[in-house]
Amino acid sequence: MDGRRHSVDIPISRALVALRRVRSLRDPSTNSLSKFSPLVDNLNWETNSNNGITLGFENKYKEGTDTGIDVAEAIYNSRRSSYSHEISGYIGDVGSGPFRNVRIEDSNRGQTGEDMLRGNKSMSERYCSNYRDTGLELAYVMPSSDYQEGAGSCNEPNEGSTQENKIDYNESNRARNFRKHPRSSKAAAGDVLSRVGSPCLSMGDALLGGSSRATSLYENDDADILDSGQCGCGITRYWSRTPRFRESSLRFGIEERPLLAGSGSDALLSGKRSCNHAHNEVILYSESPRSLSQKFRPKSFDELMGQNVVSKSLLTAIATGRITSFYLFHGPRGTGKTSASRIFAAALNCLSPEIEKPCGLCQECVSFFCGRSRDVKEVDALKLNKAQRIRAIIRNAENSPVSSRFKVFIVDECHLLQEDTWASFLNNLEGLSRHVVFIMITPDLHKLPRSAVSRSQRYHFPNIKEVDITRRLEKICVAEGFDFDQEALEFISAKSNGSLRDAEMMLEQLSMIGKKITMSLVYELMGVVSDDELLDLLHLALSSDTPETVKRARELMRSRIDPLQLISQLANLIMDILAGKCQEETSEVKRRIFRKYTSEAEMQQLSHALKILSETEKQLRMSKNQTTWLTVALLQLSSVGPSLDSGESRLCMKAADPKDGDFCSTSSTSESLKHLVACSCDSNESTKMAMQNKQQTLESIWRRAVGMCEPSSLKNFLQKRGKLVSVDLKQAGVAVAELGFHRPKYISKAEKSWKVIAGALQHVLGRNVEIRIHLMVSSSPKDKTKWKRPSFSLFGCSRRMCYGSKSTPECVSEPSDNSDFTSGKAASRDKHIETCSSDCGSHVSHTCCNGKEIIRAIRNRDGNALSIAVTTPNRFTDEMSKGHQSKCDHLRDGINYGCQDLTAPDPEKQPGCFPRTVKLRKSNASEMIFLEKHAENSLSMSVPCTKSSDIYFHASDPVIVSCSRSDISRNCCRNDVLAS
Ligand SMILES: Nc1ncnc2c1ncn2[C@@H]1O[C@H](COP(=O)(O)OP(=O)(O)OP(=O)(O)O)[C@@H](O)[C@H]1O
Ligand SMILES: [Zn+2]
Repeated sequence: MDGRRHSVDIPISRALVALRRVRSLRDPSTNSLSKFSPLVDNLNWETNSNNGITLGFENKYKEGTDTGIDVAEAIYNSRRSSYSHEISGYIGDVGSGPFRNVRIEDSNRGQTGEDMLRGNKSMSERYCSNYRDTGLELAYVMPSSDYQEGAGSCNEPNEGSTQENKIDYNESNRARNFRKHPRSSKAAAGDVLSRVGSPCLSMGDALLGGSSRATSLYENDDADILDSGQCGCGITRYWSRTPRFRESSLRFGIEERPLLAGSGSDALLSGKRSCNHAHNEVILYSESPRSLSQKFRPKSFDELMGQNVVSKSLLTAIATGRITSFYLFHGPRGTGKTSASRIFAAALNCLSPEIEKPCGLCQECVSFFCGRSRDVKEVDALKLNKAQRIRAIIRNAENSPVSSRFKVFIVDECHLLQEDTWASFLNNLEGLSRHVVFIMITPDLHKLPRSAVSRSQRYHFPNIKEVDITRRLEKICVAEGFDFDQEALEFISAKSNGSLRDAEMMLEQLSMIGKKITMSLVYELMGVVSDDELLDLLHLALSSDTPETVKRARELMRSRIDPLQLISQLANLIMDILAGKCQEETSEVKRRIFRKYTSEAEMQQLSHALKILSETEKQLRMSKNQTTWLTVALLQLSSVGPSLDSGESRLCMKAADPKDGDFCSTSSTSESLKHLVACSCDSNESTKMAMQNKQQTLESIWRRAVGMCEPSSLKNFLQKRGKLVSVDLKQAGVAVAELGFHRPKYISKAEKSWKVIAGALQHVLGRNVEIRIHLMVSSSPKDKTKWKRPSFSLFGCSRRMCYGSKSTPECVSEPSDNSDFTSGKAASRDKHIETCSSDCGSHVSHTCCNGKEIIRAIRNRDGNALSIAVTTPNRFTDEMSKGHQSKCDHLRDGINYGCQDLTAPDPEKQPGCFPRTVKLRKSNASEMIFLEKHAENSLSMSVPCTKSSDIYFHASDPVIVSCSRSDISRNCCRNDVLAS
């Protein structure tokens, strides 16, 4: 022996060998095994986080026996008989208590067996005197309540709280730590960790009213290997957050002390009932609740707010004895599923003859709520995923309950169970004995296998009504002594989306900020705008009061309001108005709003505003300059009213001084915006001067954009043949630029280089750009000044480029194909398709409407027909946000959809008219593509929701089609660009 303390990790196998050796201990007097075998038979194996192993003795060795000595002797003797490990033990005061702990540690240092046998010394003496200095391996430790808590004083052994006898193989660190810092060595000692989520603790918490100490009898989570035969149902090893039973606490006759003197939240909230107040010595593990929601977790069905149907149904099941083996609780988060599962578990085993269960008074209830029930287990879904574990659980479920009627297994977040686990579980479900109940909990029912769902008793936990949440918050405020405004609580309820936990957490936060929970505090904390301010802003925005709108928006933004939050609030407000959702509890302010907007025209205006806001919201998520874009969106709200919703409503761009070229290449969004003022092009403003200005502005933009295009052949081509007809700012965050060319072949060329053009325009305008290319009619193509807006377009296409995407003018300076821009040679349709296939992935927009975007519009060979490729994958949003390519493979497959009907006259209309709606024939899909007639020679197209495949179709005959963005809803189609 080198005199040094030397502890090492002992692998489980070694520990088992050690156990065998303990088993082989012989009675020193008789040299027989019999004396120790019962003791060893009651060992519990426990591991802790440090991979130490604890051998815990079951509580069979009661008063009067001298087992502690025996154990110590045994160990001592065993050591003498060539035990390679050194033993250090904590042994309870054998004279005063029946329980003791024996710790065996791997150490090379000898002696101390004798010390261990000096069992009458108090733990404190041993602990403090021997261990501190000498690193004595063997000592008596009186496991007092303090020891259990790790907060103990050495000098006050508490015999009453001695829990169990233990032989613990631990690594040296923990052993040392324990000696030096008993408080911090809880884990090492296999003691209780935080159990705030457990039924026991939460119960204790609530009962203790937060100020007093709660009882927790749980051991640490990490225990993974336990002798399954030793702990009641024998499956403790599989639990996470499983109460590890400490037998001794039963000694205090807790059952005489009601934990729940009755049911009902009032009593609980008042925190009056606490068995532990009067019996502080029993409180082994003090722990204050960490949050209000822990503290006020419901303990009876009465307290479960807003889930009356579930409560009633479960209670009836218990009363009538119709208990099945598999329950599934599902519903949104924070609605009481976990709480209900625990209440149900307690109620199942409650001994009270009353219908209202759990009573909280009977032995079973007391045991459960103190966390000592060995028949109710919460299982970690993830841990259950190991095949042998679920099998072991099922196997062990067959053992009879230790003391209760039912063995209840609660599996929270059961959607995390893997298929195999489900399969094992379901396969064995039929064979489960009648005393076994599984309660699975999930917020995502759709993630579970159908077979599981269909075989369960399902209980849905809906969102909790605002009134119920408010009521609960009131009670908590009263119980906690918070001063509050009723209005503030109502607002919190409204904002918590039916989750009581969210509401409670919000309340808790607020209670920490101010003395009184008021509306202004709520606004401040949440970064939301009050109804009054919101109304004001909406009103200003809708009434075209630009300076005031900008001013107010800035004010709000300055006061910490999150632009996204503001948008969402505005959208909610508008939706409420549109839905006429004026409920009784609606505030007076809201009622005023509802009264204000009643006419059909106003409703239409609001729905347009809603649309703009929804698009802006998407835009904001990607923008760094949210404040600016929000302001722009607000300014647009007024411009889309029903009276303005026509071709005329398009906004034109006006430069402060177009000749200055203020559409400068700074490309900074905000910079450019300074020079852009959106104005309605109503007839009043269409003065000659205004038109001139507009024309000059557009030319200026075009000049600059073209100047940025590469190669020079393209530049020359665009300068000569192209023209910027208009820039439309109507869509939030996106400028729609119309380009005009006077010959189809020019369109074809320009279209091939759309990315370069769009990139350049984007750079100049400082915002996302969607380009639409049209055929122009002019009296003299060479004389650009005489170009005028065509009465119709023969061809149109639409592309969009995202600002800040990779396709900046620089990076797309090379055209995407090798076409010669001046040759005028039209590419074949196949070529177009090919081009499209390679193109479409890279230019897709992040800001498309409802995830739909037409990405390709190509003339066919003769220049008169269209080939339009549409990308409408359902996965659009996800893919686009990741910048992935959209699926274009189908295009290569040559899925063509003939469109013979396009020019066919509508039989129901006058001969010669285009049909109002044309179905495009498609090869495989059931979706229909609708073409709507806009004008004599113009059709717009809209694609209803399609499958996650690309659609490619072409018109076989000369046809005038404006292809534009499309939405799921045909009503949303925005194809007004070409409407003449
Ligand atoms: N119906 C309810 N009645 C009373 N309190 C509730 C209710 N629902 C939630 N709470 C409060 O929210 C806390 C969390 O509830 P619980 O864990 O039961 O919700 P859950 O539905 O299981 O949530 P999750 O799905 O996130 O686990 C509780 O401690 C309680 O304070
Ligand atoms: Zn009971």
